[in-house]
Amino acid sequence: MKKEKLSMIGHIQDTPRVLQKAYDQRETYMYDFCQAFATHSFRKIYFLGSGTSYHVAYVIRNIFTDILDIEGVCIPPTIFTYHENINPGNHLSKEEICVIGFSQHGDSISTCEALKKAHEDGYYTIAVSEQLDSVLETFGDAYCHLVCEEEEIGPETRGYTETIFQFYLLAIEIAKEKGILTQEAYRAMDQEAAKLASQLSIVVSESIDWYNNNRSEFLKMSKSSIAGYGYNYPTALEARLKFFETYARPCTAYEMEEQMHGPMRAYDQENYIFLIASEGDRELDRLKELVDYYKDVFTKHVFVVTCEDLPVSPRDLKFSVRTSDILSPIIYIIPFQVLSALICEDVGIDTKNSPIKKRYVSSHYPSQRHDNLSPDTQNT
Ligand SMILES: N[C@@H]1[C@@H](O)[C@H](O)[C@@H](COP(=O)(O)O)O[C@@H]1O
Repeated sequence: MKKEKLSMIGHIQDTPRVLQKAYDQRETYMYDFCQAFATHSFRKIYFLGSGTSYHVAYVIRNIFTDILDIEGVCIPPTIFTYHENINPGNHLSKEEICVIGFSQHGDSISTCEALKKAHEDGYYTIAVSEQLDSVLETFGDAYCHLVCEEEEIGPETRGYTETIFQFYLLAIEIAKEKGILTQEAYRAMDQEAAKLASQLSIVVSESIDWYNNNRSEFLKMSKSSIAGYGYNYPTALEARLKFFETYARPCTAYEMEEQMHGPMRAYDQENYIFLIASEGDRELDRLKELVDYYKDVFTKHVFVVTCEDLPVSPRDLKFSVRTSDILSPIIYIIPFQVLSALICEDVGIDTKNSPIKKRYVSSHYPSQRHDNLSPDTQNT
């Protein structure tokens, strides 16, 4: 008998376990990646991935740029392959440029083609995947294994969160080795990660409570938008992807200020607006102003998600725990993953199975797992 797949909410509830595992078992994945940085003086790093892995790459680009003081670039892999001027003016040597490809399954065509090109052009490449012996791995000068464990269903959640956590640990380790972080600063950042891993289950259960408290209102939602800023702009992008990938109702994502530039004609009382109120001086003040404005002019359905000290309404989610701004994407994605999972359960959308029947054109190389092996599937 076929084993029952873990549900989407099951993966989200299982995330704290794999974070703890990433923290406890770092020696299983750290060595090769840290060696690559110990033996090279990278000055520019490309972070590439598609779908959820694009947003993973975006968050990790921000973490590496801040902690390691390097130039970081995150663009879609296919732009990298066909359009990017990787080294304008040849100011850097090839050894100073590193290209990292993230793909949980290791077989997204876009990411594999980009890493292949980087490899053939002589840049240093690192492949990152959960699946071992993947196509992606063949194009990496180095390899880093993700310890998120294989996700059993299409919409990726546990792997998104774990990858960000794992690469934060890698960034602080490299920064310590290179003398960018003092021992003391390293210990503080490491402790922040340990605290987050131990408290993430609180974030999951508070997100579930938030969903249940607003359930009847959420069930009337036909269109929505999600906005964030700073470290949580990619969180808004990933939240949109997850929500659209599952619930399938129109959803947009914006950098918070960008949301004031264009979509207003499309907004009315039917719109649900989600705002991620993460750490930020002027941005947080601006958010408070926008919440009042949106409620006054467009819709009562405004939901704020925050760890910050700001006045909240019954529609909002205020976490009882918090973390550093740099680690906060790990917290702020959870309510949107939970919303996607539970609203689908409530309206009868099966997130365990893909609605796509014809797979003769696919974003992944053919495999049993992606069910895109045979051209016959075009007739099913
Ligand atoms: N629908 C899925 C996405 O959820 C996933 O993020 C993407 C990348 O997958 P991978 O991380 O394996 O490269 O593939 C598909 O498009």
